[in-house]
Order: sequence, then C-alpha cells, then structure tokens
Amino acid sequence: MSKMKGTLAGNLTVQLGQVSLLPLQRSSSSSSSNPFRFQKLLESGIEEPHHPSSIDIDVNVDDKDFILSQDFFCTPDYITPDGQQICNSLDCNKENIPCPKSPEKLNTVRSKRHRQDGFSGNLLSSNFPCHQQPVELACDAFGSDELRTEESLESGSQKKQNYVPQSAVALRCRVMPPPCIKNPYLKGGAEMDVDPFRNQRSKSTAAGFFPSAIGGDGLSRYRTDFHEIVQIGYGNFSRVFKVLKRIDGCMYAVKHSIKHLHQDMERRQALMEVQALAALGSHENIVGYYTSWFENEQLYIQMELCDCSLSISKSSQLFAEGEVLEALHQIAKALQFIHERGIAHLDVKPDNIYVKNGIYKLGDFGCATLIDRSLPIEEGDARYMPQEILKDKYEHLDKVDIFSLGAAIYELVKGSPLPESGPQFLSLREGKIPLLPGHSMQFQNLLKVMVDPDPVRRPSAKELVENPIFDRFGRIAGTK
Ligand SMILES: Nc1ncnc2c1ncn2[C@@H]1O[C@H](COP(=O)(O)OP(=O)(O)OP(=O)(O)O)[C@@H](O)[C@H]1O
Ligand SMILES: [Mg+2]
Repeated sequence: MSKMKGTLAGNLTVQLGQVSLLPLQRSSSSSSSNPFRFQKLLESGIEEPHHPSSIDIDVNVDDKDFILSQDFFCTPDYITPDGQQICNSLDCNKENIPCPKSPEKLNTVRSKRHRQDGFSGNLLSSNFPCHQQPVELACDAFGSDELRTEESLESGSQKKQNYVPQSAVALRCRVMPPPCIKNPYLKGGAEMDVDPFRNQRSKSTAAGFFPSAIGGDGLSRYRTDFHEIVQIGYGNFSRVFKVLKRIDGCMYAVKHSIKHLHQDMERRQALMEVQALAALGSHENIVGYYTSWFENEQLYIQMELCDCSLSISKSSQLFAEGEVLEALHQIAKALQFIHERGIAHLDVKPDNIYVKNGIYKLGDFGCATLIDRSLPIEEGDARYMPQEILKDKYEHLDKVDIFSLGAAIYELVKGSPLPESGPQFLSLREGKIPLLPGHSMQFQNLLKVMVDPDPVRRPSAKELVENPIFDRFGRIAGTK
C-alpha cells in the first residue's frame, strides 16, 4: 500500500508538476530541497538550472502493480501533446529564449488599459494563441491586484531585461481565469447579478472569452487529463471518444467539435450546448455533463459515458412494443424535465438517445433553445421536424420535441430510417402513420397524436408521462 502511494505520488508529481505549483509544493521527494522553487521562479523571473532528478526521482517504470501506472500518466501523447510549441515548463535549458515582445513597462500598462476598455481584436484572433504571445495574454487577464504583481515582477527582472522565463509565463497562462459568460438558460438566478470581477472589467469584456485560454502553457488539456481509448461516435459537427480520466481512473465520453471555431460567434453558438446541459443539472434520463473547455479553438465536452445510441443505422435490432414504450416513457420524462425549465431540445431522434445500463438518456443539446423564443432557433434533423418548424412557425417549441419523439419511436418500431423527402416524408408531417402490425391500437393511437400536424393537439411531455399506457406496462416502463 505504501509502495502504491509512493508511486502514485511520484506519478502525480511527474504529471502535474509541469503545470501546477501544488504537487511540487507537496511532494516531499521532488521538492524537499526547495519546496517553493517554482513560486520563486514566478516571483523573481530568474530561471534555475535544470534538476532532472526532481522529475525522475519517484518514477518506478517497472511498477505494474496497479492500473494507474506510468503507462497512463506518461503516455507518448502526453509527453508530446499535439500542437505543443512552447518549451516544457520544467525544461529550464530553454528558458532564455528572447521574448519576441519584451515586457517593457509602458507596453504592459497600455495593453492592460486596452483590455479594461473592452476586448481588443487580437485577443479573439485565431492568429495569436496564448503561447505565441505569452506576455500580452498574461497581462491581459490580470485585474488591478495582478497589475501590482506584474509591476514587481518587472522591477525584479530588470536585471535581465528583454527576457521572460517562459515557464513563468506558461504557469501564469495556466492559472489566469478567463472571463465569465452569462448562461442564458438560467432564468432570474441571483448569481446573474454578481460581478465576479468586482467591476474590474467592462460588460463588453465579460461578454467575450478566450478562444484558447486553456492550452496557453502549450499543453493539451485533453491529452493531459485524459487517455483516449477509442472513437465511439460522430455527428455532423463533432467526434466523440471514450476516454479514461487519468486522475480518477474513470471512463467518460469526450465530445469535441470537428470544426475550428475561429469566430467569437461560432464559439458562442457551440457554447449553447454546454450552457443548456449545465443549466439543466442532473436527471437520470439526460446524459450527465461534467465540464467543458476550449482548446485549439475547439470545444471539448466531458460527459457521462453511455453504452450506445438508438441510432437505427447502427443496429438492425427491431424493437418490441414493450421496449419502445420504455424508451418513450423515459425520454418523455427527460422532456418534461427540460420543458419545465423553459428549454426545448429541438433535435430529438434515435441518434441522440443513448442507453446506459438499460436507462435511456437524452443527449446532444446542440440545438437546445428557450421555449419563449428569446434565443436563436436552430432546428435539428429535418426527418424528425414537424411541419410548423419547416414553415418557420415557432410558437410551440416544446411540442416540436413531442413530434420528434413520436417520429423517432415510429422509426424504431418500423425498423428502417425515416425518409428525408418524398410522399412518406410529407404524410408523416400530416400526422399519418401506416398501420403497425403486431402493435396495440393504444400504442399506435399514442404515436398518431404525438405527430399531429397541430402542435396544440399533441400531448405535453407531462401528459405523455402520465398516459395510462405506461400503467399497463408499468413494470417494464418503470414507476413514475
Ligand atoms: N455520452 C455519450 N456516450 C456514448 N456515446 C455518445 C455520447 N455522446 C455522443 N455519443 C455518440 O456520438 C454520436 C455523436 O454525438 P452527438 O450527437 O452529440 O454529435 P453531433 O455532432 O452534435 O451530432 P448531430 O450530427 O446529431 O448534430 C452519438 O450519436 C452517439 O452515438
Ligand atoms: Mg447528434
């Protein structure tokens, strides 16, 4: 046990020591000679000679006693993360690279004032990731308190003018907080009134955010925190991977946008998905959300890992009525939950319904919007959209989800993908569902009313959940 602890501590030292002060200060083996070496480095701006033993001392590469071994903490993808351009923060031999823009005091103050007036263009420019202009970005995130620190750093570094230790810059990039963003899905929350910057920033500044604030130290947060196992899905906009989180040893799904989101608007749009998930909080029938971040101008979302989706194209399985009723009931509960919070999903379809241990979960909130239409509306997959949406009528967005769920369930029992156009496409939008041999009339009537062309006649999610059909299948569909 003590051996495990020692090795784990060593591994953590190796992993975290490059990006955080905490493990260096706590690790007795690596820092006992000088526990605040990096703190001093930050404060003085003077680089230290390289001490390879401070990294290597605890690593026992032969130790295979437990799963969180060197293999996971120091896989090659971690050692040389994608896009790493800045030197490794512990490699002090590279510390004396002249800074392309030396931190002369006047420039520093000017760039800070600039920042307080609002976001300057170059902050959101894709041409200047954090690691390429470290001094300006580092200055940029500081409030007035940090300004004093910056000044003292500079006076201390006057001995070595025009040089900034890149490890110090990297560490600062890592710890500086990006601006907060208002979550539009949270209505009337008191937290909206709190200014997390104590008025240090203007409103226009708080409305923006860094395109690549994480990764400014040159390390990929994705590679640092996760061990990628396999791609488990993809959509029109994203890829989804099964990953092992290095620090807790648990499996998750991480979804990241395929496209690089260069524009502020694109990033805002992508953020809507995580804002909706975060605002909703946890529900058994909604895919669990953990965290998200921007990296390399892509949005990464860490989620609960599910076993599979109900995608009809990926399985030839024909669903029996009892099974689809179970899925219908559980997703109706998810819809009731989100509709009660004023949110419509707008992309309900089998691809976006996941299964985990027999529990159905609604995922992919990429089109989520507010039912009161106060947010932009991006409709989902046209095969599952009712005719009012195709005619740009958005009065009953919650009922759009009911139609989509009805269409999705119909697809599952039919066993073949819904058409994207043509007479069958049109007849479904007119509320016509061909007879489904072997299925009860009660079930078929329920599907029919869910795809009614008049959204008002469709049941609400609550009415759906309370439909007596689920009493009949009570034991299968679970209790309410
Ligand atoms: N948490 C998860 N657990 C397991 N598989 C997942 C998870 N999230 C997504 N997937 C898989 O990845 C696929 C794509 O994910 P998702 O639908 O979120 O991407 P997208 O690009 O937004 O899709 P779309 O093209 O529908 O807009 C899903 O259909 C599913 O198969
Ligand atoms: Mg999807």
